[in-house]
Amino acid sequence: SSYDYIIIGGGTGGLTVASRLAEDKSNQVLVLEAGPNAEGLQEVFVPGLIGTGQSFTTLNWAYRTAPQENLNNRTLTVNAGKALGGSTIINSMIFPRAEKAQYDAWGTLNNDSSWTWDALLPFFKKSEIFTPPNEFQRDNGATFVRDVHGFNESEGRVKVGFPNFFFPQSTLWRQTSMGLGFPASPDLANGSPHAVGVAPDSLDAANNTRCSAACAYFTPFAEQPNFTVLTNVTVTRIIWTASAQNDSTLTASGVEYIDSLNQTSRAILSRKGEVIVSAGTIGSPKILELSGVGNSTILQAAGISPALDLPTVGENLADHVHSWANAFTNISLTKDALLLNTDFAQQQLDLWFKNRTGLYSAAPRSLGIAAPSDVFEESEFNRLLNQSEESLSRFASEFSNGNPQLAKGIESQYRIALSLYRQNENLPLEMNLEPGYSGPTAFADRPARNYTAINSVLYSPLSRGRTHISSSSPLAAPVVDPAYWAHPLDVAIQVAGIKLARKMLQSSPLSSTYEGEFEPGTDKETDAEIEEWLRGVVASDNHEVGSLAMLPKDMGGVVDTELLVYGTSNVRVVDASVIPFPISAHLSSSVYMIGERAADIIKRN
Ligand SMILES: Cc1cc2nc3c(=O)[nH]c(=O)nc-3n(C[C@H](O)[C@H](O)[C@H](O)COP(=O)(O)OP(=O)(O)OC[C@H]3O[C@@H](n4cnc5c(N)ncnc54)[C@H](O)[C@@H]3O)c2cc1C
Repeated sequence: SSYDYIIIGGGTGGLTVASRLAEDKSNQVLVLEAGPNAEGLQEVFVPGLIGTGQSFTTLNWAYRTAPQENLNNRTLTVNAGKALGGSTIINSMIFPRAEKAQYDAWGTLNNDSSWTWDALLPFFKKSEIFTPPNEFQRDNGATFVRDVHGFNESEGRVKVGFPNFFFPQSTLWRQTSMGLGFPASPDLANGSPHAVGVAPDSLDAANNTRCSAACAYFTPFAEQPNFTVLTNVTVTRIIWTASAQNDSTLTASGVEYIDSLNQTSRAILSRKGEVIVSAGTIGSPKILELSGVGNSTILQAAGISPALDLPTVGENLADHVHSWANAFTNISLTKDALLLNTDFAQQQLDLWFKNRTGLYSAAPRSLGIAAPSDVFEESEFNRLLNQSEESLSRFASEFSNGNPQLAKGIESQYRIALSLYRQNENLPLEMNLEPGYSGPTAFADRPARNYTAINSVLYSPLSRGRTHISSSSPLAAPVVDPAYWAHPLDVAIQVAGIKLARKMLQSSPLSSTYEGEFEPGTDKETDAEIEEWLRGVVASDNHEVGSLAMLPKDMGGVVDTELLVYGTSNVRVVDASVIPFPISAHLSSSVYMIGERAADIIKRN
């Protein structure tokens, strides 16, 4: 049998586009996913068990980075889900959107108004079924703007809502942030996230369970005969038509994959068929490179015969960077309480199973998205921006791995980012309240106490790295080098983020709960001391983008605005890798939007 659409990777983008294409019953759609169906695991469906147990170990690619020269040569972990639903089975379910100006910048960079906030909002709305906050949730700070959400029960897919439990320190922190000048958010998904508020979650509010991409786009359609989903199979390469080597345009005829017994099989495309690569920002460039598409020098060094020289495959990689300030707190109702008292933890889990309440019913996220004016004195930020402008071409060239077209593309990204910064519209940091310890020190190595953490996440980094294969073996891990902190503006902003987190912990009313700082620690006073500490601890925020960027070809792009890989006739990319530069938001809602948009483009074609 042959398929009209073969989707590599049953994750966030992949299941979205696959499921929508299968709505046309004349299409035969095949999804090939490396991991299992994990929807039945309680670490997946219970909101408060995020980041625990099997879901976070065996169902995680846990990519390791190359030693990061700006971070004391540390090797960091970049998490990514390996199961049906992809990263949405292990993510924190926070479901905001980035700012309007950043989506508009995708359109500007690509000279295409169909990739702007106004044009994309219908696809954001189409992807979701939003449950407005109930009275209890509203009393705890949840707000929403009706116009920006989707409510269509038959069309929408991802269930979005608010949790059944709120930690008391979250409310205190939001009040503190407003006292420090943050506006109150009417809705963190409305395209103006410079504010503080309670973010919606990808959560089924009716029964308080996670709604992953599998819950949204697969489970309701699992029995549909034209929608075939194979789990525990790893795609090893795309197969090209025989004439491919001689043509100027490559055409895929199918894909090759291996199962858990290492047996190799092929899936064949129909004559009108397409391959859709949705293996994630690290996984998708790996598939293209294993298939001979990429920088010929890198491919040959890895033992792969080039089929198409597309030198920017795997380049332009960027990621958000996570840091923390932790204080001891006099509040006893924290996530630490679950670790400190296992009987209490069991009671709370029983409570969740009984009536969907208690600490495990929370995916707690009060977010404050900072503008430069919240973080810096104006003169200080202008000085940093002037320096960045003066060195713009130098860094763009340095990060482009010798590719002048990509240097041009990165330079254009920088010009937009810096100009938005000057207007206070690029949002450099997410601050969020964690009702418990969040940081680099293991449970056994820290004082057995209750903590309040302020996470501070670098949201608009200028550093760019790369990910490439170094072996022809499809099972070998790629070399992942996000080049964290390679740009000095990233360093300055992350240091400022810690100072803002500290200020929040010690400002009223949150200060009433403050019992002294644990990390970074009061001995880290100066910027240089904070920077030094951060170099030893910052982590990936698992929001990597850009490795197969949607950009014009002469700006180093890999896909066009129809998500088609340059130089191929029937291979598209539908996942976070096409996002050209890091945006100021958690990514899943934007990846669902890309999946919806991709299905629309393909159906129109
Ligand atoms: C720990 C963590 C926390 C996060 N928290 C949030 C959050 O709170 N809110 C938010 O919005 N976003 C969050 N994110 C980010 C967000 O979930 C991801 O950016 C987004 O889901 C990525 O979608 P994707 O389609 O690009 O890739 P994925 O959803 O990761 O899908 C890729 C899929 O391809 C499969 N695959 C890879 N290689 C192959 C192969 N060779 N053959 C077959 N299959 C393959 C993978 O197993 C996976 O299922 C988080 C991510 C992580 C990892």
